Amino acid sequence: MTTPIIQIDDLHFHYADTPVLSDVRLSINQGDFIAIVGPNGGGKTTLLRLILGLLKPDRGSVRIFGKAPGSEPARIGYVPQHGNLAPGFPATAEEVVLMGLPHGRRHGPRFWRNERARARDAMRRAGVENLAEKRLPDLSGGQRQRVLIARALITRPELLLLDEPLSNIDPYGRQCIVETLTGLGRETTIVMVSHDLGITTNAVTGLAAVNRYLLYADGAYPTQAMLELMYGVHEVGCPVHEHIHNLTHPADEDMRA
Ligand SMILES: Nc1ncnc2c1ncn2[C@@H]1O[C@H](COP(=O)(O)OP(=O)(O)OP(=O)(O)O)[C@@H](O)[C@H]1O
Repeated sequence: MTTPIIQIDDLHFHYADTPVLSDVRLSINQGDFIAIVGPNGGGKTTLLRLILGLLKPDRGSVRIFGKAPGSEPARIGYVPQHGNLAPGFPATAEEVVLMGLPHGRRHGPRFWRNERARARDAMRRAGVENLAEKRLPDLSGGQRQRVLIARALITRPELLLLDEPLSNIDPYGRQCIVETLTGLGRETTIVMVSHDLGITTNAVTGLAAVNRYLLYADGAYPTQAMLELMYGVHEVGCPVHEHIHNLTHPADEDMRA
């Protein structure tokens, strides 16, 4: 049996006196493209930070590649929420992508050539190779986001974590980003926090709804229990319910129990 890329068991986490995540379980396998969805403040970013090892669980366990989080940083790419560069930062796209390399590498012309080749490869995979010389302030929001994805891809990570990469991007830009991600292929496992369920429908292999608790479903459509977890009880008979009312997941039974 292959080791899951991410295995989370019985995870509990709180900040000060605010419980944020309770009894969270999730297993993600190689090649999965998982969207983490849920309301503001539901705990999505906190969950990514636990996966990255930036936070420690109160209880339960998180294993990444079968090891403790933080053990294999080079195998993980991370695109943080809102990027961590001001849109006016006067660097070129290529310079931003090079920032994704680990610090402390040796310098010299040969290393510089190799590193630039890696940056070009990451930009090609993110579909922004033609923007290498452009400065960040001269790019659209969607192009900037794909440059940040290229920065995360420069180490050729096996696991790519993205926090809201589609927010504040127009529909065409969102479509380009989703196509960029699906184009990475099965060797890159993707976990993406997203508010936008519609645009990811053809891409994701599974949905994790997070609002303190987590419910998972294969495919792109949330179950009724997931909708209730995220947004409370919804009006019966709305079209989305009619579409999904026959879908069930073992976790639904847990929620009803
Ligand atoms: N550093 C912190 N200290 C204390 N509380 C925090 C901290 N970071 C987040 N929180 C709280 O934890 C809860 C979950 O926050 P989190 O950012 O994980 O939610 P989210 O689902 O990512 O929200 P959003 O969709 O708005 O980004 C919220 O109530 C938030 O106010």
